[in-house]
Amino acid sequence: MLLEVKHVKKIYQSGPSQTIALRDVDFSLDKGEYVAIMGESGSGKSTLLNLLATFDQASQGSIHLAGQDLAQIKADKVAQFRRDMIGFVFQDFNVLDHLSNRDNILLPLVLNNQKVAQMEARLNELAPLLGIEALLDKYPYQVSGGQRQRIAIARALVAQPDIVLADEPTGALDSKSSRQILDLFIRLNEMGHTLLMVTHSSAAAATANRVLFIKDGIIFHELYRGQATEADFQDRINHALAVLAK
Ligand SMILES: Nc1ncnc2c1ncn2[C@@H]1O[C@H](COP(=O)(O)OP(=O)(O)OP(=O)(O)O)[C@@H](O)[C@H]1O
Repeated sequence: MLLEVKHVKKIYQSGPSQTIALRDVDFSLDKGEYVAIMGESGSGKSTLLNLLATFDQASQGSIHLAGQDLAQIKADKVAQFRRDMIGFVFQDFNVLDHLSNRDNILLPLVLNNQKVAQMEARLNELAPLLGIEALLDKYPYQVSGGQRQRIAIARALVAQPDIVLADEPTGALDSKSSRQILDLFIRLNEMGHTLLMVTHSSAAAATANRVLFIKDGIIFHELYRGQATEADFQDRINHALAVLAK
């Protein structure tokens, strides 16, 4: 078991008012899975992702990643744990415009004090896989949104994390670029990467092997793709979303 989320509750307290963002979230993920999380706005998806990402702590319950209880990581070790274990892909790419695409990708390794030769070797593995060889010397503002997302995915993978967390990775892309990113996710998963993606898009979720549906802070439904085609799985997801909206 790579990720184990047990009875997680998250309460935001601001002054006298409380918001229960997560009531009782319980699920686990094995290494090599590709899972999508869907739910309406305000259902708690970002809150959950923030907890998994070690950006915030659960109010109750526990989260273990690769056997490590996230609540037990010392404050001065959290950033290093995050860099080692987790890759992030965001809707708005979060790349730094004043760094070249190459330097954006290598940033996590620079922070880890890796040797230049090792960094170049890693880049040479990733660039052809992501189709970004010709983009490395350019800057993020000189490439398209879809290309920028591929740079961000390279950065997420460069330190060989145990899990990649993606928050609406196709949310800012047109349909063609979205499809390319989703095909890339499928490929990365086939290569053994563990992916957890939050998305509003049933087309995106249908590329995963399992979909968790979150509503009012609990996971109330789960679909496995099994042997279904992507199109059939998307139909099942849309049906579940329609039921969820009632
Ligand atoms: N920092 C915060 N302080 C107080 N309440 C918060 C905070 N962040 C989120 N919430 C509340 O917690 C609940 C869950 O929010 P969350 O952002 O996790 O939902 P979401 O499913 O990610 O929504 P969206 O799809 O719109 O991003 C909402 O009621 C939200 O208003």
